[in-house]
Amino acid sequence: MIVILGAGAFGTALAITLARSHAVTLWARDPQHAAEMQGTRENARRLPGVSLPENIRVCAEIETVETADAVLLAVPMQRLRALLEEHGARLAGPPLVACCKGIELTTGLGPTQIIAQILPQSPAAILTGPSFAANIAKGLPTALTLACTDDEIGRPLQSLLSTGTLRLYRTTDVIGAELGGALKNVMAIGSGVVMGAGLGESARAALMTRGFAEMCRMATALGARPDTLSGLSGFGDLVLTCTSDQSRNTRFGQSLGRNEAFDPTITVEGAATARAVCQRAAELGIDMPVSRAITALIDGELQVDQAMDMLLSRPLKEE
Ligand SMILES: NC(=O)C1=CN([C@@H]2O[C@H](COP(=O)(O)OP(=O)(O)OC[C@H]3O[C@@H](n4cnc5c(N)ncnc54)[C@H](OP(=O)(O)O)[C@@H]3O)[C@@H](O)[C@H]2O)C=CC1
Ligand SMILES: O=C(CO)COP(=O)(O)O
Repeated sequence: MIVILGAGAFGTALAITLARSHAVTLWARDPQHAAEMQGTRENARRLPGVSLPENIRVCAEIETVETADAVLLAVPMQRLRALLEEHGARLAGPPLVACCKGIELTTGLGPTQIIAQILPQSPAAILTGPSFAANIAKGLPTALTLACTDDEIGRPLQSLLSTGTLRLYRTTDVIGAELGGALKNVMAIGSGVVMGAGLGESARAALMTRGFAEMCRMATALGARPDTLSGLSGFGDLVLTCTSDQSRNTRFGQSLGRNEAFDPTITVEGAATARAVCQRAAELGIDMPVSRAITALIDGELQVDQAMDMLLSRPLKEE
């Protein structure tokens, strides 16, 4: 049995694909939302148009999860700590698999580090990589990375969470997998700004490439393996998120580039993570000019033309 905490787009999509071979419990924090989904067999609020198979049980109470094979944590990054602090006592036992992408703004920590702080006895892993919830829910082919420092735990989790259409690759490089997923969202906002402001596809390719260099610089400084950044959780997710209008980070960036408002209820992980990245980079003494420019745009400290001037007037150097 698999328990999924968080009935957003991603939690629901994972529930749908995993329900092909497992009993799944999907937990929503709002009892009315849970009752709606249980009754209509659809998550009309977060993932409309896809039916929930009968073997997904939707609930608003976290009962004991001792018998679960794994608990998936599918809430936005900045909400993970609150979720674990509120419900941690009921989660002890099975492996906890973070399904969120980002860096916590208040601490600079990634999802598995937060799990380790709050529930140090629970094995922790992260599921990340290029995937849109709607694609997974429709059963379209998708490949993700399952990262767990303890391969004895990672191996069975890889089998447990792979389905006929969802293929998981495994790594022990949790830092690399987490940082790839976190940092690519910052670059996706930048890519959206470039396209929204009409700067062209060549500029987007430049931003993605120089952004990828920054991703690698920060991640390797923090102990990641370079090949992890070149894989699904880094390069793969960067490409998907920066080039698709399905991405909420990209759409947020497009609005920024056009000077338009963006619906604040939509999850945009890259916004808080951009600030966290700049703080962390400053502490570590790492040069991250693309991330700095994107953060200044998000915070309204720079306009697009000023950000471009800042990036283009930097001293010329070797690639
Ligand atoms: N959507 C996608 O395509 C993908 C998303 N991800 C990652 O998955 C994570 C979740 O995103 P996604 O599902 O899309 O987000 P959504 O905005 O669709 O949903 C977020 C969910 O989290 C719930 N939630 C928010 N705060 C809390 C809290 N404190 N306690 C419990 N539940 C809470 C929300 O509940 P409520 O509805 O009541 O507000 C909602 O169900 C993100 O880190 C994202 O980067 C990864 C890959 C693909
Ligand atoms: O993480 C994702 C794709 O891999 C989803 O991207 P958005 O959060 O930008 O929609």
